[in-house]
Amino acid sequence: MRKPDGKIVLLGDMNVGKTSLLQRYMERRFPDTVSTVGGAFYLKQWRSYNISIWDTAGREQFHGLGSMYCRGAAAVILTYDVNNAQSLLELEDRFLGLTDTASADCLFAIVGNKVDLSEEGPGEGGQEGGQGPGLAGGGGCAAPRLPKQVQPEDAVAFYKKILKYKMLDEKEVPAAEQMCFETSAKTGRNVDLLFETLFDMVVPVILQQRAQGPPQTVDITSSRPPTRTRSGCCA
Ligand SMILES: Nc1nc2c(ncn2[C@@H]2O[C@H](COP(=O)(O)OP(=O)(O)OP(=O)(O)O)[C@@H](O)[C@H]2O)c(=O)[nH]1
Ligand SMILES: [Mg+2]
Repeated sequence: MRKPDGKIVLLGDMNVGKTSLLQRYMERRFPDTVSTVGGAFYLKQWRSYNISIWDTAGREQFHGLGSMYCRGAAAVILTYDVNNAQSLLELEDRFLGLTDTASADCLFAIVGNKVDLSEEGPGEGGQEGGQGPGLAGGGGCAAPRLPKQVQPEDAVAFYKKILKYKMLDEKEVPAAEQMCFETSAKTGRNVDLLFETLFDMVVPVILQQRAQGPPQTVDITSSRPPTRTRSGCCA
């Protein structure tokens, strides 16, 4: 098996739907899931590149593994549940710091999942901008609707906080509106759009990583003070 050319990592609190999103995209279905233990990855061939997509565990007890999975990542998908405001706050409090090990050019996507639960009208609908089979289990019955707790503007505000944290200039990175998605792993809404937008965006990051050569090792004998990188960690 060829070594992956680039890595994308899904991060977020338990139960937000990371595994379901990945299975919806890779296997075109919405199976029952069990809470992830550790992490797992899929390989996706995109154009002539091999991209690994890593699913991580949101459970607190596996938290320490997150930064290991993020090492060298070309993109990180920070996932929350639109019906659970706390899950967005957790991204800032618990997960953003894990991305310090990602590539200096790492891209960030903010994904609010489970929009089907708060959509108006009967059934899941959800084909707009999406492609999934939809309506699975919807059957025209009016499912109870949850009040949506997180609005797209909240995700955009979080994206801007990330840029600040990473000391990135808004003009040098993709616009917030391009990188914030609302998805449903259940209906498939925006799932292809999310992954395929990211694949296209990570190709230049992969080329950049190749041009820079293999990851640098730290020379601990060097007396030079560490320099601050764009990702906010020491090189
Ligand atoms: N209605 C609805 N339910 C979803 C959606 N995505 C996931 N779920 C459900 O939410 C629960 C958790 O989904 P997972 O994909 O296992 O969540 P996770 O983020 O991988 O959780 P951890 O592995 O514990 O970190 C499961 O019961 C899923 O069926 C969605 O888009 N809509
Ligand atoms: Mg999971």
